[in-house]
Amino acid sequence: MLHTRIKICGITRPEDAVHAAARGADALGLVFYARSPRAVSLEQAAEIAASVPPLVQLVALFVDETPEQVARTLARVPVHTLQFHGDESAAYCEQFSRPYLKAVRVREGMDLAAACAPYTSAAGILLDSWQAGVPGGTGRVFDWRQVGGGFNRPLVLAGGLNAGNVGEGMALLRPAAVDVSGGVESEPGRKDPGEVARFIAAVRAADEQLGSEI
Ligand SMILES: O=C(O)c1ccccc1NCC(=O)[C@H](O)[C@H](O)COP(=O)(O)O
Repeated sequence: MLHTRIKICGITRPEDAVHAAARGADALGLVFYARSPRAVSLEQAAEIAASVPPLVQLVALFVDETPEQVARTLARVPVHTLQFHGDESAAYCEQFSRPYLKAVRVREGMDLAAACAPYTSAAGILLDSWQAGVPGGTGRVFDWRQVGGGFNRPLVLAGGLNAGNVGEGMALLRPAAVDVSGGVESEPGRKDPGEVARFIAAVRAADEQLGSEI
């Protein structure tokens, strides 16, 4: 059967991390971008990390951060994967010697292949929605049809996902992973246990359905 990986992003509280992991999330995202309502301090991140069971990946998100600050974060928080949401070059992303996801925000009419081409070293490309001045966590769905059939990179689908639409996105794009933040929240940064459970159940149901179609 398929096993689409699930990342619950924008975790700000240990209890939300523990619940998401218990429900089967494969990865948890911590936002180190001060302008986000989901931003966490190093102290908060270390406390959340200490609450996470083994083998659940921690993902640290940055937006055009200084390498020094990224290094300070990695020295304090046991992060497995990095996620870059700004204009970071491939060389910038590679310097930390960790698996990384490069976020590409999909805009109408863009050359998606060209936008993704430099990041051949990325563990995956996270396709997200574009909104002026908002590097991520928009709560908006982009036009999935813009991702042509020739998209041949490990895909993390993000942007406005929720329990009601994630199955459709999986059927259309067959991503390696799905990523959600706003769609499982009661308010920015506060995950709703019921929504998290419903989202994970919807992904697993889609895995079952799509797996049977192979
Ligand atoms: O979540 C944020 O507030 C955020 C802020 C700045 C950069 C990235 C951010 N989130 C990155 C993610 O991976 C989100 O899960 C992704 O953008 C999807 O968010 P949503 O549309 O709310 O599900």
